[in-house]
Amino acid sequence: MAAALQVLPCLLRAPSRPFLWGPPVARMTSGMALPEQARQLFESAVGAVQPGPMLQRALSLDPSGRQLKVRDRSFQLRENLYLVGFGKAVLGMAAAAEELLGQHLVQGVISVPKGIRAAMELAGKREMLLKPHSHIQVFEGAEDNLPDRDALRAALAIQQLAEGLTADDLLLVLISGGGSALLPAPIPPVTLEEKQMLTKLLAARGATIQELNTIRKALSQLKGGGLAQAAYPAQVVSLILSDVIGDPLEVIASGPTVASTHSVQDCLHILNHYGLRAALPRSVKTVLSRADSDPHGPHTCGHVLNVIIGSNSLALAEAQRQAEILGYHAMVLSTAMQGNVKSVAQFYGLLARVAAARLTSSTAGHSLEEEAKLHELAAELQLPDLQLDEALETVAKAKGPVCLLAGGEPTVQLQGSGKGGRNQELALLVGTELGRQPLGPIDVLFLSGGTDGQDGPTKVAGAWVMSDLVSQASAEGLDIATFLSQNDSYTFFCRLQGGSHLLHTGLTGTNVMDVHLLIFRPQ
Ligand SMILES: Nc1ncnc2c1ncn2[C@@H]1O[C@H](COP(=O)(O)OP(=O)(O)OP(=O)(O)O)[C@@H](O)[C@H]1O
Ligand SMILES: O=C(O)[C@H](O)CO
Repeated sequence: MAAALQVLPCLLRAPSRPFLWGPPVARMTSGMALPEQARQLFESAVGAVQPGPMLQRALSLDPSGRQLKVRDRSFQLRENLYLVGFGKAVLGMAAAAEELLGQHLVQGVISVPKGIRAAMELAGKREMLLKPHSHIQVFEGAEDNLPDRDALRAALAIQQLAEGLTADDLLLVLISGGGSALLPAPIPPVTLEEKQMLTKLLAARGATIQELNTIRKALSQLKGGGLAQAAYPAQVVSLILSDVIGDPLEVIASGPTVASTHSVQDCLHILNHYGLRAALPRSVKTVLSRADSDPHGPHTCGHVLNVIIGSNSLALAEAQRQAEILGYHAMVLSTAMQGNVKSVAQFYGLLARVAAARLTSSTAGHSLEEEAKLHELAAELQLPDLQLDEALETVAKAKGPVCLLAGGEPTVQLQGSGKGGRNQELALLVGTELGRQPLGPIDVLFLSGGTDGQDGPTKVAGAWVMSDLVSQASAEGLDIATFLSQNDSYTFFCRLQGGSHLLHTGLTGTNVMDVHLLIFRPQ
């Protein structure tokens, strides 16, 4: 990915004025432009959650080569090991598993995003590719993260493999985010198209991933414990790379090896809330009306070991470490950023104003009311692990460059028919907030990027902005409000300064939600 993350020469700025700074600045990479550093930090976050190393930490063979060790559990190997997988990070996970398991692996099937093998080859990431005569069959599908015919074929092959297993067999299940779209197996009479449409409508109306996956589970043969049930009586070990806040097993990729605890009432409540109940296809109503009498009940998952092997916090920890090496006072604000992008952007905008004032020890552009409003907004967003007071304290004490990091997945309520993603829309909204009032003698940058490298149905991971965004846009005749009203953030950033604010990573082969960086560097 390093090669793909380029910095355009036009972005290079004059080095920051050293006399304002204490010791950390002496360590700062001299002359490195702020956007370049931000990209580097994003790249380090993504680099820390590459699937291979995470899988290798969770899985090993004992010295005799006869036992598979998963954390503190052991499983007998005797030509009985099978593998299935689905998700954006699963190709690399499968490659690492194949390397480790060698001839023990009898057969495997994985469902991975369209184009992922070509992207990995292009990026020279050979460690993410399977061997030439692999026992693992690969299906590529779910372009733009929507379930399609190719993903359906993959799901059927996975189901077939699982259903053919016996009590002597061991099934290794590799799961990562994006797994829901890559494992569609609608319960008849629901069709793939109906499921696709419902998922799209829910997402467009701002449904959370918990809500979305509650519905997906109710309509799927393999989600919500269905895959575990299909594999029974084989033993099942699931290795899961989390892309959901709090790492809830039943939500990640819609919990195919976790018993579903949701009832049909939960589904109806969600469908009501988003105004979709009245227009439900007859097939969906039929399946929902049967749902409670046929749950993939808790008793069906006793043969399963579910293990989380990595998450967003690993990515943030590495970016924090790198920021410190670059000379920043760095801290993780939250690993659970969620809520509507508009509120999240308002939060970051206010935080930037309050922090900038504390950093420059000025009161310009910042009032006690703003600080109170910031706390109010934080409370409204209900971020369980938010370190707001600690962050403000860090900023007040820093007297130098500060990098605040966060992870999570805000939601967008689509109104227009433009092209964009939640990261680009968030960056655009934060850029607007940063332009509301002068922030004093300080450079402020906000970056938002999806660690999978694909923000919504676009080919970029996200975007970065600074406090001069609004003036830059108007100098180029771009009306931000118009782009926002159309959810057209991608088009906006393509046009702004020749697209130089976009994060081009290509598919990264991993997926642990989004990374946000809010960076302050006094001039
Ligand atoms: N034009 C747009 N502007 C802003 N956001 C959009 C736009 N089009 C789609 N989105 C948002 O993109 C989201 C889907 O993004 P993406 O495909 O990156 O999914 P994801 O959540 O990262 O996937 P997964 O979690 O399954 O890996 C949806 O929630 C949708 O609201
Ligand atoms: O696939 C999914 O359901 C989402 O990425 C959450 O894991």
